[in-house]
Amino acid sequence: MKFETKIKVAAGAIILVMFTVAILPLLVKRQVAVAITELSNASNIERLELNLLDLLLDAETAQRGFVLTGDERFLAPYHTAVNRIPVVQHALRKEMPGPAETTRLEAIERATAAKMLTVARAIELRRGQGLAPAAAFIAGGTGKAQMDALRTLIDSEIERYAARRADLGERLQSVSNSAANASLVATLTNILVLAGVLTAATRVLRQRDLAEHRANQAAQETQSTNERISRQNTLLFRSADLMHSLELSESSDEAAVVVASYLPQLLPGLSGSLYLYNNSRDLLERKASWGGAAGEPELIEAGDCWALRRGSPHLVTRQSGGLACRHAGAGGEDRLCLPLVTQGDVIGCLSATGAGLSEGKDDQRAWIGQLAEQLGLALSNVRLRVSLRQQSVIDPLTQLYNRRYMDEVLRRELARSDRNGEPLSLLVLDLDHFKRINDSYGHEGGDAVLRKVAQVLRDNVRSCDVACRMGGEEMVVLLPNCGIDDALKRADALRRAIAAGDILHDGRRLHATASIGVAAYPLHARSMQALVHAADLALYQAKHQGRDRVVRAADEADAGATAVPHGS
Ligand SMILES: Nc1nc2c(ncn2[C@@H]2O[C@H](COP(=O)(O)OP(=O)(O)OP(=O)(O)O)[C@@H](O)[C@H]2O)c(=O)[nH]1
Repeated sequence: MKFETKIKVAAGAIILVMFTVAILPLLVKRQVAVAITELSNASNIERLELNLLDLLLDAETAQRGFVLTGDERFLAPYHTAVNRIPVVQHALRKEMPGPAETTRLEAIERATAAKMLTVARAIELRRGQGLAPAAAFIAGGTGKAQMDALRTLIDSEIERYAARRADLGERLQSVSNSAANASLVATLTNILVLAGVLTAATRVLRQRDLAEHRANQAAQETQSTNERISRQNTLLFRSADLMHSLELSESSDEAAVVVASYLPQLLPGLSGSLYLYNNSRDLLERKASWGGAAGEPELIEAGDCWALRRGSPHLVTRQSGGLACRHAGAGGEDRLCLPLVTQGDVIGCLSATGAGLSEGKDDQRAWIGQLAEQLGLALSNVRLRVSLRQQSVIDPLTQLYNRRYMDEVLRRELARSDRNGEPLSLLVLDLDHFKRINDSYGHEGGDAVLRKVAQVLRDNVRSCDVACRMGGEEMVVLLPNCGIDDALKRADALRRAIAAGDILHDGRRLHATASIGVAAYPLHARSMQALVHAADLALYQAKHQGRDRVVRAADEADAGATAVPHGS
């Protein structure tokens, strides 16, 4: 049976019992009222019958006194009895509860009438005939016999009514006891039913509380799981975004900037650094740091980090201890170092610190491990791409950029110049009589000269300048944000540095000079091709004028070029 049904049944039982208890006093009251009426009736009858007996006795006494004395005054009680007896009898008739009692009363009435006739006869005899006949009549015993019979009748009636009263008293007592017992049983039943209902209700409420508590717990767990999944999804989206940005990175340095900007969001609450091997692979350079780890060492050796030594993640916590890496500060904070490995090759290390690494944070540590794995792969791809690109744009002999790269950069820089309104200059440089060098010292000698001149160019240009080998012994230097005057000065400085340089080859000292044509944008040309052409023309002029010199391109209005005097 369901709990609700049980409660309804119990409530019905309680209502029934309480209804019984409520109407019980009414039933008892009715029974008591009946009993009391009967009691009062019996008492009245008893009293009236005693009254009747008294009246008869008074009448008899009055008769005797009159007979003995002849004094009428003795007859006063007799007259009273004559008057009162009908009244009492009438009252008795009214009190008779049933036909049996009425029949018995009629017997008493007949006996009373007979007795009163006897008394009246004796009085009459005394009045008419004197004492002797009256005394003889009395002595005849009729009156006495009648009186005895009446007494017996009335006594037996009184006894019967006394018994009836006793009976009614017992009945009253019994009704009262039954009522008390019924009330007690009803109350106890109510108490038991209520106790049962309360126990069941308490149990059900406890079960409901427990079920509610479990439901709340389950809801909380679901909510925290949802939040965790949502956080993980956010992290996964961000990490995918990071990987995409890394795919678009054009250099390791740019990749490092990208990593540094993403890691605070990907590893919230932690700080740390990203170390990558330098080109010579003897040191690791700090390429990025986040979350206040800017004070960490710029350079570390592989031996400074246990993760790099072992080739696997290394965790040190305050709780469980562990070997601290040498590159870690003296703060003694929790630290996790992870080697960045790709295809078995260690390319660097990710070192993170913070409370999020302590015991019980397995998820966090697993996430960092996953991130380090992806970072290793992505950074290795960046390096690979950079290297491939380098190979495609670098001239293998001189390590200068090639013509392809120059075209690309020149287009970009001209656009920037247009945007910024800054001038841009181009130097076209050609070694003088290079054929002779080849002829005199062999092709290797010529190559050594080319390498040396390339080195001079690299050493003497700004980091924003771009030096390229256009082919053969012709080289170009692009000077962004540089006007014609500065360009001419720097061209001449280059020329002098080339001329001053000694080139040792095969134990012999080689010497080379260069001619340089200089043009500026937008002063000498309004397009890329026109600018190169203007610088080429200036170079041609330099060759024509005797070589080892710098010639400025002619302004657009002029057709020729202007030689720059030596030493200018
Ligand atoms: N060693 C070497 N020589 C090269 C290379 N590329 C081109 N050359 C040579 O460079 C020489 C260029 O000679 P030319 O174009 O006649 O000019 P030049 O001798 O420098 O004379 P001017 O330019 O007029 O001063 C040729 O002999 C080419 O074979 C190279 O990669 N290495």
